Amino acid sequence: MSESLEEQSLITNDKSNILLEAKNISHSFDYKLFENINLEIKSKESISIIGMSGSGKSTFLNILSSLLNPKSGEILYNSKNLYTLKKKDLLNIRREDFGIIFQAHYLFRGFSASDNLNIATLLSGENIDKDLLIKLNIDFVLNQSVGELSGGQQQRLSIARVLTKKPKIIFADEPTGNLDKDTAKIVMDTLFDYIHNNNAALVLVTHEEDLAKQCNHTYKLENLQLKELK
Ligand SMILES: Nc1ncnc2c1ncn2[C@@H]1O[C@H](COP(=O)(O)OP(=O)(O)OP(=O)(O)O)[C@@H](O)[C@H]1O
Repeated sequence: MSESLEEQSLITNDKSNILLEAKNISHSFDYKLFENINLEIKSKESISIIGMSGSGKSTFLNILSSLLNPKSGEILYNSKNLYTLKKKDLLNIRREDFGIIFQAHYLFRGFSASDNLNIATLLSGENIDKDLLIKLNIDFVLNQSVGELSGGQQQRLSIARVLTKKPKIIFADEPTGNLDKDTAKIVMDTLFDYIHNNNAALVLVTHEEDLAKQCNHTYKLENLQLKELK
């Protein structure tokens, strides 16, 4: 059944399911990276950010994911301004609601793969999802220590750990960077399935335009601005 124009506009303007909102974000290091950027991310939605090396994609992701206070502007999570929250409240959001998948995996290296996953289950109260590990093809490395795993296995273990935590938003910086094409597809399908099944959202930074275009919205960071590619 087709929706009337009025219904369509109500859906488009519906702000009730906005999880994260960037308002007038500007940042610079040695040079200006971006200026007055606005962005909304809704639950069940995936967005991707592409742009030239050095354009500031990772910096913007750090700002969105509570890790870097921007020079100006606000990041609202469930309408709360992240950077004016009490430190304890910010840490709770980061620990419980945000799933951060960065190139450095932040795994506990002296520990086994299963120890690393058990830490996430303590936070979520969930059990380790065996099917997820099988899907990511790391179910057989559980007893090995992190240092013995290949770069790609560590990457998938860190993704499994993040998903085990059951985050509301996943921030992923080049999550398939170390992986062959088939494994990269498995990882992306896993992330898309996760957000769909858990009413979560995904913010993806990538160099790969084909991958970026699999998201609901694709943005390019260029000339200090974030422009949606249609
Ligand atoms: N903590 C920092 N201190 C100073 N300069 C920084 C810092 N973090 C990033 N930069 C600089 O900001 C610029 C943008 O870096 P950023 O990593 O955000 O770009 P990017 O678009 O993600 O690049 P790439 O695609 O190569 O990963 C770079 O010139 C980088 O050197």
